Amino acid sequence: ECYVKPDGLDYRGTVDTTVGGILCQKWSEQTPHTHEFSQVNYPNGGLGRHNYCRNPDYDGAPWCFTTNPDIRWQHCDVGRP
Ligand SMILES: O=S(=O)(Nc1cnn(C2CCNCC2)c1)c1cc(Cl)ccc1F
Repeated sequence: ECYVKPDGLDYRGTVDTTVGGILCQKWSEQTPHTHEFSQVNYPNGGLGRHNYCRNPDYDGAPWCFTTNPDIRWQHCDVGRP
């Protein structure tokens, strides 16, 4: 899955695992990590009731909160052009 805008801001693919091989937490859930990245706070972030990697906060690359309670968030490898 490739993306063209810098840092994958427009990435809307379905990679749901981090570079560390951890499954992503759903953006619509607050466990194991509570967070502020809701569809309401980031209406254009592509955040929904899924756990796909996204880059709603102009980070260096798409990322997600992880399902590992000890690792809050991690970047994803979504393939760069
Ligand atoms: O709930 S959070 O979104 N968690 C959080 C912590 N670090 N991150 C990174 C996500 C990837 N981009 C850099 C920030 C997100 C969060 C955001 C802010 Cl501004 C402050 C505290 C906090 F808890």
